[in-house]
Amino acid sequence: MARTTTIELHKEDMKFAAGHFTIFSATHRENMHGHNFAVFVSLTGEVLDNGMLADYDIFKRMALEQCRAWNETFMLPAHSRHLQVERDARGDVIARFNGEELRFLARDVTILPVENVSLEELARLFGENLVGDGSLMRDSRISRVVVKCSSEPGQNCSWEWNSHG
Ligand SMILES: Nc1nc2c(c(=O)[nH]1)N=C([C@H](O)[C@H](O)COP(=O)(O)OP(=O)(O)OP(=O)(O)O)CN2
Repeated sequence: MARTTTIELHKEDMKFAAGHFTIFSATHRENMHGHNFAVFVSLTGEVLDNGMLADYDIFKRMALEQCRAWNETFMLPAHSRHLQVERDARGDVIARFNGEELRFLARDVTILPVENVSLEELARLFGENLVGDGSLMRDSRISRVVVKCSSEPGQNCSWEWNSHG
């Protein structure tokens, strides 16, 4: 009977400071604001005869790289039904919401393939970017991945992947 274990990664530097606003309807959104988001990743899998799950260092580095990519930026959703996002000739971004026009310099904004910049969607996108097609996880005998994203201590959302789909 294979022995399983769960490794939990939530190092101090698994975080990113980012701006956003949550959109609640075609006419209601938050004002722009930011958070120091924190990320928690757990990996569940088979303990091998060397007493280890796979070397978690690769996954820690991937998570830290994703945090760095999302650090110090303003996040906009590419797939919101209520927000139109386009780039001008210089690559700067114009976002339109309920008659408002919001402008961002290209250097300050990250457009994410999400419906809303919510904890749910950030946890999902972070997890999907980490797991990819699942081949590295399966090769590492990792059967379950959980990613939690928090906007502040005590407020988070989680996403889960299982190797059996
Ligand atoms: N299902 C979701 N609901 C809400 C989300 C979300 O991501 N998913 N996000 C928000 C706000 O963006 C978020 O709550 C703002 O955080 P904060 O500045 O902490 O504002 P709060 O009012 O939540 O802070 P308190 O200090 O707890 O008053 C809203 N809903």
